[in-house]
Amino acid sequence: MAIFLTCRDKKYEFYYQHIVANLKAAPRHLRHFSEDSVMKAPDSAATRRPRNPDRLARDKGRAFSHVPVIDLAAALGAEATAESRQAVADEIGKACEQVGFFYVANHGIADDTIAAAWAASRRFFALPLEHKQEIHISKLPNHRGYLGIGEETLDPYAADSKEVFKVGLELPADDPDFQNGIIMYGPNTWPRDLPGFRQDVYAYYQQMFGLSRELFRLFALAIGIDEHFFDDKIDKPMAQLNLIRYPAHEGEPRVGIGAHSDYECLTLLAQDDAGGLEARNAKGEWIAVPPIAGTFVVNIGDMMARWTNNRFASTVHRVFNRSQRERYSMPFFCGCNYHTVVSCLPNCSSDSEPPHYPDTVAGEHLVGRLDATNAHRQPPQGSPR
Ligand SMILES: O=C(O)CCC(=O)C(=O)O
Ligand SMILES: [Fe+2]
Repeated sequence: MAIFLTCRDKKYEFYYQHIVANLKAAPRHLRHFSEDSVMKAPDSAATRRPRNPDRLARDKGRAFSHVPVIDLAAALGAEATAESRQAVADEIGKACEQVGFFYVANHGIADDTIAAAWAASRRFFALPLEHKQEIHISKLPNHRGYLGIGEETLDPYAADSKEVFKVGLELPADDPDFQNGIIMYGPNTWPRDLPGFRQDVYAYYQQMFGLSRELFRLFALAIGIDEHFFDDKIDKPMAQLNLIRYPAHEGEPRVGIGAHSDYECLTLLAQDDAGGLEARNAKGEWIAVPPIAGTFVVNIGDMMARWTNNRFASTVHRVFNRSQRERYSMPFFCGCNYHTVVSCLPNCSSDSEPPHYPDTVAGEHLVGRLDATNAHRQPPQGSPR
């Protein structure tokens, strides 16, 4: 722990102190909300602007009315050629520019791997609360583990009604970045007494990362830069898999996850058949992103919007669980390496569209966003912020 704290960034001094305080007195600091204590939020609450500095010019002109399905067979299959890959990349580019969301079909991830991850998620959330709290996120220095209902608030006007288990890139405790206090790296924490859970969940994580790497290559082709431009910028990715459970609510639907855009480069989402995911278009309309069997939903995150100077859209979305039963989902958020400097890419600026964002160290930006939205990373009441 001492080594972990030696080289910390001054900017986050306060948070490190807070994390240390949490580690010393974790049970006292845990905030738990029962499934019914989460406030019912009127629909309008989830349509107000989220507190996100990345919003800038992002919503301009994207009046989409549906989310396209893109078949990856011609890009990833055995028959793929340079021409067929470029054609798929162009379709992806169009979806990223006009919607910021698309589905991928024929993605090559085995059904068994996906089914095993779903089963693992259900087994985990069925554990008693005390058991899940043993691996609460506040007990680790590096943003992994369990987060209870109401502890993450993506829209400041309505607490999320969901519980989450977070898994990151598995790195040893002597990883130099982890030793230097970079919270996106280091070892994961795993629940006890769930045989096979770790293997099934991490196998899924690795498959999601493999598919993300392919998507980054297609993004590069779509942008018109070297296909391998991103390869060495995602070889130690700030990538997290969230297993999420949204409880069932009778009567009026509640905000499952408030209106937000994702922070990383891309998100690869598996959702069960309950529905409730919605993406907001430029007119402010919420467009359903319903489950489609055999596909994943892909959406662009803020970091890619920055990289492409908003050419790719990081579209605001939310979940309202209207199904009256519980809902499960598994988003995989793929960011680039912590130390990557994200700077406006070629073909993404012009005289009329000069770079909107200063060059940014990807990890500093991402950690800043996590600090703003996670209860366990908030300063205690009355502290300077
Ligand atoms: O559960 C879902 O369908 C979406 C989750 C999501 O948007 C997120 O975790 O950022
Ligand atoms: Fe999201």
